[in-house]
Amino acid sequence: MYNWKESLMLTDKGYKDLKKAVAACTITNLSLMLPFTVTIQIFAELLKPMMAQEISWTKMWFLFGCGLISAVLVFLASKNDYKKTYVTSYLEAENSRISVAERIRKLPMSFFNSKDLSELTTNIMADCSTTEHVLSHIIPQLSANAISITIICVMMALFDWRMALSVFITVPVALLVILGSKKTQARLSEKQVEAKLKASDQVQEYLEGIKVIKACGLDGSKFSALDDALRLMKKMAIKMEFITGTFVTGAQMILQAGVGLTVFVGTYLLTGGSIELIPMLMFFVIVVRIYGPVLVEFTLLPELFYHRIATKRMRTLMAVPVMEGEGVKPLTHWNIDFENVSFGYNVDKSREDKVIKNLSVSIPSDAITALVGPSGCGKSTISRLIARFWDVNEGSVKIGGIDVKTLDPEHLMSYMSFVFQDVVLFNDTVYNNIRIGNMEATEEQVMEAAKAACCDEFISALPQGYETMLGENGSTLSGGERQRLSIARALLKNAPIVLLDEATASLDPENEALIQQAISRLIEGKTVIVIAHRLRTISGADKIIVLQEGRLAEEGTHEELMNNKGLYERLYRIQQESLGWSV
Ligand SMILES: Nc1ncnc2c1ncn2[C@@H]1O[C@H](COP(=O)(O)OP(=O)(O)OP(=O)(O)O)[C@@H](O)[C@H]1O
Repeated sequence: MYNWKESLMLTDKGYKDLKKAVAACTITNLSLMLPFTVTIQIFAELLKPMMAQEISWTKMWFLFGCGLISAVLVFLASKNDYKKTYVTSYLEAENSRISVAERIRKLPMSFFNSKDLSELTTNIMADCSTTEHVLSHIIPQLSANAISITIICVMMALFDWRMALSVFITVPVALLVILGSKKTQARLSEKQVEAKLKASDQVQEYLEGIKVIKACGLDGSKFSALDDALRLMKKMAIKMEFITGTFVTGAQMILQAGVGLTVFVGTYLLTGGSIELIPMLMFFVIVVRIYGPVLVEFTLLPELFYHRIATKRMRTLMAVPVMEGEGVKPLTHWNIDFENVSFGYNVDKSREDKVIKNLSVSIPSDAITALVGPSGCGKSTISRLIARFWDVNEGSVKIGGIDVKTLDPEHLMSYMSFVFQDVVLFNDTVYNNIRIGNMEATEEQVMEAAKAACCDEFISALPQGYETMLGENGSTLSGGERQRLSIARALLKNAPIVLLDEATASLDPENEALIQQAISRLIEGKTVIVIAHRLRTISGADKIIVLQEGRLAEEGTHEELMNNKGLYERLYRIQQESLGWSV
């Protein structure tokens, strides 16, 4: 039997709710037959004078009463059906959005390397919306229609099988046309989804690069990639509508031929004396009434085919293995050891693509260790491996003697604070942006962290102080202010390991002094790993690790490395010389 639960990626509750929704819709459909049956009875009563009989007004009043009761029943059934289908389907879609987002949070960074943001947004929003639509508007109605049509068909066949056959004979033929188009529609749906993704990708790139586009004098029409993507999306949408429309209209025409067939068979049987006028008229009315839901079925089926494409993508996403590890193993020592570590971002490729090559190095606890080396030598990669954003290909990274691969990434993260150059702020209040560092922190602790990170002054100058909304990614703040907010966040987290990446690279002297002050408070008594380009800023570090092309070039203190006269000394000398330059 077809597994709807698996196919629609439903939870147990969602599947139960879907079954209830189908039952509720079927009851509504069947209840809709009540007023219809009453109408036929009234119709038959009104036609009595034609057959030299008298209208029974007692019966007529009784029928009016039945009509009223059936209207109330239809209302109650529809209300129940509304609750069972719409409310529960929106709840289920919410659950599936949350579970997709949860899954994404736990995926390894290698997954994000091969996916772009718009595809993930589509996964979370559009694919879940499609599920929502299918659960609320398609499957319950489709199943209920199929059940009620079958029941009506059987009842009619018991009454007069010849007429029932003439009403329903066109249904399977028309259905075959729709099912025959399934492959074509699936192929087109896939292409349409691709075109939509490409277009949203391009729109995103266009918006993100709007400054460059303006600076280079490119307007929308000159930005040809966006133009092409939008044109392709339009073309695919028209093609999809046209092809779907052709099949659906074809099926509808075949179905409607059933009306003519029923009239022909009915008249033939009437003239032959094998059916009476009233039952024949009843079949004529039914044929018109019954084709409505069948036509709806034909338009809903292609949407169901499209949904299969959407869940296929979500299924692929949900099948990607998450990073696992123990969540309870407590870390008590903070020395970090790289043991014969080799790592490349593209796992399938050959050794030549390795970014870190057979690296063995120790980072002492409760000390400041600087990672230096030419651009692209792998400094940031090392910090990503410590935080287990990626897993090493060979060797191991150990913290306090425990391999990070055995630790649950979220548990590991609780021991680390990050201050990156590209600070990420959320479209929320200043207060909440700091509190992200520690959601359990009291108001007092948040304020204290802000003060220690030298944020207090600029926050009090904001229109609503701590309650000021920051706009998307804190666009209303300067680079230095954003950086200090991220330090406040890290201070609040108070994690034993601090990773600083280029924290003061692009700031003016005043901002840099404030940030240095904030950082010195942050790193007090912590195990600190600093990635710095300006060697002057890390000359006081307890240990300096010099990397070259993913290998350890040398290590030691500033003085030791200067005496070595190796790569560090050369880089330092070049930087000192460049300080003397002026524009
Ligand atoms: N997400 C990624 N996917 C693929 N390759 C990457 C990725 N991130 C970095 N790399 C590559 O890995 C190498 C090391 O990058 P990394 O950022 O670690 O260097 P870095 O020493 O920090 O450089 P910089 O000082 O310029 O920031 C580079 O060749 C870079 O192109």
